[in-house]
Amino acid sequence: MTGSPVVELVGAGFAYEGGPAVLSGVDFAVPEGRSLAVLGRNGGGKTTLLRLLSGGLRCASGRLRLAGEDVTYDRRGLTRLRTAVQLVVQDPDDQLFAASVGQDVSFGPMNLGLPEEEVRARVREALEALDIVALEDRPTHLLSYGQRKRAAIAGAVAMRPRVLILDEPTAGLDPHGQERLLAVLEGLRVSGTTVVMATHDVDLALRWADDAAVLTPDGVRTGPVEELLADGELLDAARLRRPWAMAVARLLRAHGLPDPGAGTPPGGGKATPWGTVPCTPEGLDAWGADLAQRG
Ligand SMILES: Nc1ncnc2c1ncn2[C@@H]1O[C@H](COP(=O)(O)OP(=O)(O)OP(=O)(O)O)[C@@H](O)[C@H]1O
Repeated sequence: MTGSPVVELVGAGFAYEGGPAVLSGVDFAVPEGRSLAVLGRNGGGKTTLLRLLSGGLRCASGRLRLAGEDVTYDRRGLTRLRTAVQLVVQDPDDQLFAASVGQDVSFGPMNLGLPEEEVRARVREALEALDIVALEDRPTHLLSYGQRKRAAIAGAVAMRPRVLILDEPTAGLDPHGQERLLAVLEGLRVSGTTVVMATHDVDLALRWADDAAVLTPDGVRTGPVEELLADGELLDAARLRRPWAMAVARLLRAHGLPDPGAGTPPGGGKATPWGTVPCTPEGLDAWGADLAQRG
């Protein structure tokens, strides 16, 4: 992986009270400016890892580092961490608590003691980024699930974090909602935010991420997403299936069938051991059409 680490765990271990170790001896770095997908089985420790990175949980052993400095868990250290790293939890109802969307999104910046004008500017910017300006005065409990998800993300974006961490942000969204969210995340990345996402969706990870972190009972392996998702043993250990574009490409090659159209598929592709595979719905459609035409 390239880019210097913004936030990293060094030899980190953690167990919930009275329980077995969930993570032990984990070295895990989030490189600046990259998009990183965290993948693993149910109960594999993804949420725990994200909470350790954002300071919601404290390492039982090892260290958390921000921009090369150890994080101290006193008020000053945690404020420094939360200004740089924001976690959006899986269920928006665990995150939203204010009466209206605007109030909720303004909570973080207000808590930083920023001037009112600055708070207003940040709220506006976050609502625009998530395309929910029209919902500013709406009571949060009257929003749809997808709208609540976006309101929760806006609250984190308003903190202008260097690293935005999202725990299964696409879960429960319809395909259109997923596409909109991916577009939002791409916009944030282009504007310089490092984005980390826990997901079970290997196809989404292949398409969206630069890098992947795969959790197995043996530890966490990180690397370029197309490299890790091509490693069958690793996927089995993490109880993940193969991304289907890669599985089809591998089958075609195994049967001596021609690779689908050469070059980069529409909407972008990823170079894998089985050629450049499409990642977007348009790319997959074009790939299928090409194969059908060639019989
Ligand atoms: N608050 C808690 N108290 C005790 N044990 C917990 C708690 N939260 C999680 N665990 C346990 O820690 C382990 C890791 O859970 P975690 O939620 O981090 O996994 P996950 O990979 O995010 O799972 P999923 O994909 O199902 O969301 C599991 O065995 C789980 O039962």
